[in-house]
Formats: sequence, C-alpha cells, structure tokens
Amino acid sequence: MKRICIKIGSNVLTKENGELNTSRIKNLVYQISSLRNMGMQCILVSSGAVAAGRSKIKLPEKTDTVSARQIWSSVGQVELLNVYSSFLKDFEIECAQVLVTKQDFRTREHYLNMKNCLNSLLNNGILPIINENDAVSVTALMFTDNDELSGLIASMMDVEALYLLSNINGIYTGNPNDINSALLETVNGDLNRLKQYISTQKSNFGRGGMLTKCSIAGRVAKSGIPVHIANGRIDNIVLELVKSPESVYHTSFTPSKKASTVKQWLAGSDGFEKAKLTINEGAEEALCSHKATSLLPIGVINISGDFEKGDIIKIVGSSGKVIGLGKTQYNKIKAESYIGKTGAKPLVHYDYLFLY
Ligand SMILES: Nc1ncnc2c1ncn2[C@@H]1O[C@H](COP(=O)(O)OP(=O)(O)O)[C@@H](O)[C@H]1O
Ligand SMILES: N[C@@H](CCC(=O)OP(=O)(O)O)C(=O)O
Repeated sequence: MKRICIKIGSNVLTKENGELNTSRIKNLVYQISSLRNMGMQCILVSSGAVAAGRSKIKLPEKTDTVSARQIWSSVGQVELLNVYSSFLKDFEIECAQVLVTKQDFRTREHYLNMKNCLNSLLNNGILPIINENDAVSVTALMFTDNDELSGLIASMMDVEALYLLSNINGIYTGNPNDINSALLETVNGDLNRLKQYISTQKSNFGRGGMLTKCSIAGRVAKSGIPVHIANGRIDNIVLELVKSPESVYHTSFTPSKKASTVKQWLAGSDGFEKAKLTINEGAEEALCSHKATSLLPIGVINISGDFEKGDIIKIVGSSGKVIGLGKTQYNKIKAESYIGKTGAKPLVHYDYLFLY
C-alpha cells in the first residue's frame, strides 16, 4: 500500500484572528478520505494547537512564555482534534492522537516502539494525527518545528512521499513578494544554493521558517524520500499533487537512492550523539568516495566525549566539517586503544553510517 505523510502548518489551519479555519480542515479531511479511497495510507502531522489555544484562552500579560505555550498547546490540542474527528466522522474514519517529543527518537528501542504504534494504527485503518507534545517539551527538548518532526516520521515510516503544506506555493528565488522571484520547481541536493534565497521572515503563527523547512526537506530527500513543499491554502492541493504534479505550483526535492531503515534513523539523529570523532583526510576521502566504506579506528585522530558500544557519534573532518553520524561497534576506551593501529574491526560499520 502506498503510504504518505502530510504536514500542515499553523498558518494553513488558522484564520487571521488565530481561530481554527474549519473549512480548510474540512477540505484536508476530504482529501485524506479521497487518498485513502485511492488505496493510500495517510499519516498527518498537524500543527495548530498553540494558535487554537491562544485564540481561546486570554492569559494575564505577566504569564511567562513557557507557561503560555504549555497552556495554549494543551487546551488547543483538544480543540484541534475535536475539529478533525468531527469532520472525519462524516467519512467514517477513526483518528488517533499521537503526541511525541524529540526524546522519543533518541534510542533505537524507543524509536521502534513509536514505529510499531503508528504501524498498528495504520494497519487497523486508523488515521494517526501527530503533533509535538508541546505541553512537556521545552527548550532543548523541542523539535525545531513540526517540519523536523514530520521529516523524522516520514523516514521512520518509510513513506513514499512527504508533503509539507505551508502558506506559500514553494521556494522562491528571492523575496516571494518580489515579482522578479521565481518559484523553484525542483531541488536536486544543492542546499547551499537555496540558502541565499531564503529570508528569515516567518509566517504569523509558524515556528521554524522556510530555512528549516528546506534543510529538513533536503535531508529527507537525501535518505530516499521525495518531498514536496506546496500551498495548503489551495483546496485539494495534495490530491492534485498526487494526480498530476506537473499542473500544480510547488517545489519538489528529488530523492537520492533509498537508504536502509537504520540509515534513515541515523539521518534524524543529529543532536543525539554522545561524542564527536575527528578523522584524518585519508579517512574523510574514503568515507566520502562512492565506495561503501566503514570507519576504521586508524582514521580517527581525536575523540571528544564519552560513548559506549551502540551509541551514536558524530564524525567530523580535520577542517571541522561535519561528515556524518554513525552507531559505534565498541566503546571509547577500546576505540582509543586502537587509534593509529591497523587490523582492528571498524569502529562504525558502513551499514550503521549516515553521511551528509
Ligand atoms: N525564498 C523564499 N521562498 C518562499 N518562502 C519564503 C522564502 N523566504 C522566506 N519565506 C517565508 O517562509 C514562510 C513559510 O515558512 P513557515 O513560516 O515556517 O511556514 P509554516 O507555518 O507553514 O511551517 C513563507 O510564508 C515566507 O514568508
Ligand atoms: N506544535 C505546535 C506547532 C509548531 C510548529 O512547528 O508550527 P508550524 O511552523 O506552523 O508547523 C502547535 O501545534 O501549535
């Protein structure tokens, strides 16, 4: 069965005054129902809880920002899911609320539990509606935004495509309001070229901005999943993108060869590393070549931080450039005893290595 993930931003789901835009949610639900009738499994990552709560609960001015976000998200999430489930009832679709934190992606065991939960829901015809658990995730524990969350979900669930629905047609080659800016139809891996186009300007209720959307889309595409950024304010946009993408304004990120599920998990593990390993030029050249190469301890020149067998480490080149993430085959003490020596087994096997 074809499986897709749709992420919808706060700005698509809310009106100018911050209230939920129920007619837009109704249309999204219609699209999901139609996609399911076409034989597709859908996973929805929906923002909008904070905006919905803010429009409902007026807080005293002295309320600190963390508490305000906690109150608004927990109140707004109820409202959000109520609206979804009432529209879904018309199509006889059950939905499930899945609230996650960044910590849930930290260990492979926990990651697999989450994956099992989503697979079980999908296999029973239930629509998972995922959001960050904003009530308990604060500062360092937060996702950059729900684009990051949807990227991790897309990789974890090995979807056929990820649709990021925002309040704009896609990525423009400059300020989107400038008539000289053109819409980029495809992005083929060169993310640095994109960065020059994107301003830090954000939409009213959004969190991350277009820059994070782009780097996440790039990373997901690198792991083998096509990503489409499109305008969620246009009715039936996902249906159109599925049926005839060439007729709809949007930006597509071309996928690289599909990575294994372990590599996809590693691709989303930035920030979870226990240590940083600096490698020499020869090792960097070997890892970045087209050949499948494991990291041998002889190529390591420095280890900062401590790690046990099975932990995630970040690999950097001698110039400081981040090369990738890997899962270690032995602990730091053993790794240090092998530095500079030949004949040791790989510290990170190629199958457990994700290269940027
Ligand atoms: N080059 C660009 N192309 C498209 N949008 C851009 C660009 N630079 C900045 N943006 C801004 O990014 C916004 C969308 O990002 P964001 O606010 O994170 O949306 P969402 O809430 O849907 O995640 C657009 O409304 C636009 O103002
Ligand atoms: N989890 C938050 C959304 C945070 C977020 O990333 O928002 P957006 O940039 O609009 O996708 C909420 O439900 O309000």
